[in-house]
Amino acid sequence: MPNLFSAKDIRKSYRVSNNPLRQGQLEVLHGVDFSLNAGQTLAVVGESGSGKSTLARILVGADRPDSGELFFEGKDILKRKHKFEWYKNIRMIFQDASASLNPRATIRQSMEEPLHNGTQYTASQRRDRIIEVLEMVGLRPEYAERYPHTFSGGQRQRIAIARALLLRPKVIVADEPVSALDVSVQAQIINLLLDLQDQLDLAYVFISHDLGLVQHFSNKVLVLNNGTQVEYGRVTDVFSQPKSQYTLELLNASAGYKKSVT
Ligand SMILES: Nc1ncnc2c1ncn2[C@@H]1O[C@H](COP(=O)(O)OP(=O)(O)OP(=O)(O)O)[C@@H](O)[C@H]1O
Repeated sequence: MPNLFSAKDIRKSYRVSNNPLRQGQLEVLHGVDFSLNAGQTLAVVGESGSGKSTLARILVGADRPDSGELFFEGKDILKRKHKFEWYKNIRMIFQDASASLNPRATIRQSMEEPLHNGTQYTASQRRDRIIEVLEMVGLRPEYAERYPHTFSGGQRQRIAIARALLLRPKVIVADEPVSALDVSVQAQIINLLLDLQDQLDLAYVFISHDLGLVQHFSNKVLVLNNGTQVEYGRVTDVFSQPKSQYTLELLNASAGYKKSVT
């Protein structure tokens, strides 16, 4: 059976200046490779500017790589004919939950859009699905009628997770999903993500600066240094015996992770 989700030699560069006399390319990803199975979590770590968010955007189709391949259930999803499957199955949550919620729309209105685009549901089926996902993340159905600003940061992240779940995706790409939250709320959201993973066999690509959290939350880890993949493997292996000096330095600089990994 093929892996659920995999990347082969993903490369990306950006044009660094709009001035035609000073044009140049900044290569942000120099060949990223990974594979992920259902129910697994791949963490992506690296210093600020190492290319983590660029990779996340590429994985959900918000940006295109210059070259490389992305496979979902064995299909090359960079091909146009698989666009819909990609949209349905690989969804994203952000550090700032408000980024995926329109401040002028009620939660229901924000949730209608992916259901319109991704399903043939009737109005009543859409209503039922919205209630279902709100309940899955521990929120009351009547919250659907409220606006994003009436919720706490933790509740807004729950809503963003609920919205990401609407189309029954198999992969969720989470870009620093708890780093903007208070520590106690972080733990609640992490536990929610773990429970959802158990219930739904979800795979996560989890971008984080927090190596303690990565150790707790992930099966595999991919380390990016200035866009170069310097390490990739099981978290237990990489954290106990890092191959690169860069990973060692990241680990030494991180207070949260436990050295006694076995
Ligand atoms: N649209 C863009 N145009 C030009 N350069 C970009 C663009 N998006 C990102 N970059 C550059 O690509 C590099 C990687 O950025 P990216 O946001 O992916 O890093 P990151 O690891 O997610 O950083 P952080 O942890 O701070 O979020 C940076 O040098 C950034 O300035």
